[in-house]
Amino acid sequence: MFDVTRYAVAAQSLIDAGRFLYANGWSPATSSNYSARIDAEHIAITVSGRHKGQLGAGDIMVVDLKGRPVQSETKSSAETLLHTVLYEQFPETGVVLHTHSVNATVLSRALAGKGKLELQDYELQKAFPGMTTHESSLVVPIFENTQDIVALSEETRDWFARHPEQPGYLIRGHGLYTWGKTMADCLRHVEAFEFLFACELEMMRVTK
Ligand SMILES: CSC[C@@H](O)[C@@H](O)C(=O)COP(=O)(O)O
Ligand SMILES: [Zn+2]
Repeated sequence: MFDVTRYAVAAQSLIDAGRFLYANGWSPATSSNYSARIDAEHIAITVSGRHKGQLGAGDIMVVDLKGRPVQSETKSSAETLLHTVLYEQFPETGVVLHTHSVNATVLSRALAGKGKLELQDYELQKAFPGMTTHESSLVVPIFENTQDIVALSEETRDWFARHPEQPGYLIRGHGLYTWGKTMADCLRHVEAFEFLFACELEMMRVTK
């Protein structure tokens, strides 16, 4: 079982994150899903289909690291397995945020035929762990979108087993997944990615 106080703290952090992410236009129209670790075997995660700018206590539930509901009749996010894979793969991960911004959606489509976005020469790359200079290269994989979340979760598991240092990925025409030790870390990653996506799109516009 899980500790109820730890659950309440995790749930409130997801509710607050939803308000912030929705207000920035990064989680429109019930899109997105968020989770926070409760302990080694449990995470708090958003219930499927809920409006992320208006989350309340009843919109957060608990699943184990296999994605199975714990003490809940509601259905967890349709993309629950994309979260649990990350908690299993990276034991230090405390929070996973998935967003659906315009820039993440457009950029992932604009890079047609490329399975990755390469970021270099941006000072803001240093918002990510292990990035100490703009000269480093940050490779963000772009997975093809699919409704087969089991298959996509396996694909991401394989990729991150081979590339453990990466802080996020894109799904084409869909959105961003990023994670961090704490909610503050993970929100910083969302903001940094959004800034970098906007820069990349603007670079494409002015240099074409
Ligand atoms: C509103 S369409 C977006 C969904 O298909 C999905 O990609 C998403 O992010 C939210 O799904 P959810 O099941 O609410 O977690
Ligand atoms: Zn989504």
